[in-house]
Amino acid sequence: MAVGRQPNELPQVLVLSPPAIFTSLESQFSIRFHMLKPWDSKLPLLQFLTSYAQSVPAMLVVPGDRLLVNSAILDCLPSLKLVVTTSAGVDHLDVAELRRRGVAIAYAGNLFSQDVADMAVGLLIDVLRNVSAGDRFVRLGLWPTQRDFPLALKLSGKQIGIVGLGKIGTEVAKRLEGFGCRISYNSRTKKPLVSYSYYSNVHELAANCEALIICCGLTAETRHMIDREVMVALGKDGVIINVGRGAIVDETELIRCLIQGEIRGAGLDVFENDPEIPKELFNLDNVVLSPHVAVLTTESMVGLTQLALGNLEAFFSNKPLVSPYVD
Ligand SMILES: O=CC(=O)O
Repeated sequence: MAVGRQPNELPQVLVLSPPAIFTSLESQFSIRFHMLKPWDSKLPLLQFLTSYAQSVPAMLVVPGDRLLVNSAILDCLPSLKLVVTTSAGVDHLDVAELRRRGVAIAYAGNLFSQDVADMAVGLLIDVLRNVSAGDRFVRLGLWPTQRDFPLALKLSGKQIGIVGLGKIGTEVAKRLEGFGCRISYNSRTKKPLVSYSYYSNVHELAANCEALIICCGLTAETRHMIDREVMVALGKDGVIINVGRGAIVDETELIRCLIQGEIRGAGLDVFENDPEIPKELFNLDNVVLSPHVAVLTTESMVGLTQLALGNLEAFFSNKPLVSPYVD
């Protein structure tokens, strides 16, 4: 606890988070801030905020369980000046509304880029080389009697399309260059200093590559951007890896294309309604499923705690935020 200060004298920070997720971070925050935790009260969220959070200047958001910071919540927080989210994606925040109200935003910035890129490459190798499918085959005791385990596809030399060449996409590209892959990308704008082939249209990108790796954020423009046409353009041997957000891909069409063999496979860390997953996916051997954990490593969690604390401390000392979110 800050020297000589009682919990009620510490700067107030409201936490919006599923309780279980925040618990692992709690001790580090509670010694510096008076954390207001709505789940400790029996009141419904909005009533809790109206009753106890009128003068709260800062909010920590640990996303999960489809939490949305929208006008209804913000209307209950007239003194709010800062939102610190522990994520790199900000699709759970109404960014335009926060800007309109003059509330600053801090986020995870570049902190997770390497971990997410590692995971994207891991999923790609898994799908192409049947790693998880092979594991199931061995564990189920099928190896001695069934010798027709399907042939894999090679990664080295593949033409890879990266959707969103931001911090994560760039890390993915760097790793895949090491495998001798040829990289092309789609982004809102062409990157002047990048030599990879640029496609302004994701459909054309898909038509010219063998695997698509989705690394962009979810916005109104990117929702369902990977639609049936894009999947068909990718082709029967094509693979989709998604480490961005589930809703960037039209999940119903993805499942249809996977079942009908219109694409070869998918590696998915994110889903349209995580943590709910369409049950059709469970029966597909050409899909690798991961529970939205690409950012979660022991190392990244240490960094994340420091970053979130650093942003809150900077705010309460009138210093510039460590990792402000810039659109
Ligand atoms: O998905 C995780 C994040 O956006 O940090």
